Amino acid sequence: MVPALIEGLVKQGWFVGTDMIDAGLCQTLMQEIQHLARHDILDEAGIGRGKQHHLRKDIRGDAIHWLDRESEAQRLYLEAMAYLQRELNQALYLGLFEYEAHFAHYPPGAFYQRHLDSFRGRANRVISTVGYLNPDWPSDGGGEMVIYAADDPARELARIPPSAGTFACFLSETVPHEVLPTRLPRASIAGWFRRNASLGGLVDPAR
Ligand SMILES: O=C(O)CCC(=O)C(=O)O
Ligand SMILES: [Fe+2]
Repeated sequence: MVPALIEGLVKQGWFVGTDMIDAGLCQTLMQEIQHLARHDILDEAGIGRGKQHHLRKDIRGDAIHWLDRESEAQRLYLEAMAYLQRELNQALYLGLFEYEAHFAHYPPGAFYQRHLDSFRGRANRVISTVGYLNPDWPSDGGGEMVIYAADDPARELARIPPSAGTFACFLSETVPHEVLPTRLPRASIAGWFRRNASLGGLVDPAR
């Protein structure tokens, strides 16, 4: 699994695999996000970080909750990501030092317009990850993540249904991607491996 992931990142800047996350773990994480959604504990997602953070439902329509190791399932997911971080650092000398991740819940009709997860020069988010939690996602469910070519953001390279167990990762600074409008409630965990980025005394705010 990990060698294929590393090869995908090196050769094309992205990787997608199905059955990458344990089915029982997916189920437990799905129950957690459903609980958060039902009890209105999720936060509306915005764009920008720090003081520039603001809501833009015309750009993204998900609601989020940052993982904080409050459950065994979250700890297991974060441990798997810590393992991946070590493997990536060993193979690619990326100097990744931190991982941040949030549950994301897209209600029917929600989408996330084409974007990059990190801006060049800010050197904050290096590799993006998305783990999908939705069992039995139907072919007409919508909500696919579309990956576009780095050198031609109009050229579609992959369309990924958000099916439980599927795991995607890509270079945060260069790979444009989008979440198409979903027809059904859609659950995922979006996360980012970060480099230590305090540039010219400017502290890079997490999140
Ligand atoms: O959920 C997905 O498929 C991708 C989400 C995304 O692009 C993001 O949260 O930055
Ligand atoms: Fe993204």
